[in-house]
Parts: sequence; structure tokens; C-alpha cells
Amino acid sequence: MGNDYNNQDNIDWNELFGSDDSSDEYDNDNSNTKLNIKTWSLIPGLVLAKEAISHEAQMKLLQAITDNRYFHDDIDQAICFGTLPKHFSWLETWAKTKGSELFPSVITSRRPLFDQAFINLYPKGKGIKSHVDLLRFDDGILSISLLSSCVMMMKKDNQKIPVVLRPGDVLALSGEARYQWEHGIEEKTSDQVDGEWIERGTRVSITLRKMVQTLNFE
Ligand SMILES: O=C(O)CCC(=O)C(=O)O
Ligand SMILES: [Fe+2]
Repeated sequence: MGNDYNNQDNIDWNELFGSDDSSDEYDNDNSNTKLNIKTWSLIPGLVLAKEAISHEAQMKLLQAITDNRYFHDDIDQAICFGTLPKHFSWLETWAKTKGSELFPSVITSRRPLFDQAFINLYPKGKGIKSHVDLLRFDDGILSISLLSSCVMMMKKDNQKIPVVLRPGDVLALSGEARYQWEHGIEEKTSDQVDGEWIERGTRVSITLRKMVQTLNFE
């Protein structure tokens, strides 16, 4: 994430998304449909639920992020700890109902499923360096993509597997995908996918995780 970017205040979120008087009602109108799942045989534990969050629910998430002023000045990351606020907690409920499609049951049966939400803002061209999430976070990580597409690069040894994330997609990482593979987003303004260039814009992601219970980690 870059710190040198300071013009996100120029984005008029209300003009982009309108203001929504019913924004205290959060749900996903495609919650009854089966997820459109993509998996990778090379990367056990990597699950992409494509277009899993409805357009309307994406707009409500973005409106809540705007209303709560998570991003301002140079701030491009916000963190909610403990009981998630209502505008995000429905995602946990949603993930519980979809759980078996996203994670092994040992993860989906824990309560709470998540106790942290990280909200990241990626201005066009920005990324996040390749990493494995800290071990203080338990297995089972969910990332919701909003606004812009990007390619997330999965890396292990000399293997590099691109994963296209589009707005409304939900990426689940568990097991090998969470612990053995690194993930990152390269700094570029467009991504080449199947010979086609996909232009990036401003991207927002919501990452849901749970802290491990013991304090015996590095
Ligand atoms: O933006 C994303 O989708 C992933 C963010 C991420 O990997 C992280 O915050 O650890
Ligand atoms: Fe990460």
C-alpha cells in the first residue's frame, strides 16, 4: 500500500454511488443461489467465489466505508477488531451459510468465524507486496473485492499463478493456500489476462480474519 498518495479526498463517493437512506439494511440478494466457485488443483485451499456479492450489496459496503470515513488524508487502511460492525457482520453470516463451499468445516464451525475486518484502499496502480499473512491470524481468510479488478499473484518457490479478482468476487484462503503460498498484488495500472489488458481503477478490499487464541506465535 502506498503512503505517497494523497488525492483520495478528490473522489466524490456520494456522487459515484449516491447516498442510500436504507443503508442500515445489509444483505446480499443472491444469498440463496449457489456460488460460482473456481479452484486450483495446484493450490489446495484457494477458492474464488465469482460475483458472490450482489451489485447492490457491494454499493452498500462502499457506502458504509464512505459514511464511516475509514479512508481520509493519507489513510489507506482501516481495521475493525472484535465484534464486527453491522455493515460488515452480515458478511460473516453470509460466509457461515456458504461456509462449506469456501472453507473446511473445522474453520466454518468456529465462533466467531471472524473477529477482524481490514479495509484496504488501493489507488489505481498500487498493490501489496507478496506475503503470507501473519501467523497471529488463524487459518481461513476471506477477501472481498470492490470497485476495481486486479490480478492477485500466488507465489510458491518458482511458481507464479495469477488470480483475477473482480468487483464482487470473494477469495478464500485456507491450508496450503494460506500458509505455503504467498499472495500479492503487483504495482501496475493494468493487468494482462489471457492476452487482454484489464485496466485497473481504485480498488477497495475487505479482508476478514480471526486472531489465534494462544499468544504462542512469533
Ligand atoms: O486486497 C486484498 O484482496 C488482499 C489484502 C491482503 O492480502 C492483506 O491485507 O493481507
Ligand atoms: Fe494478505
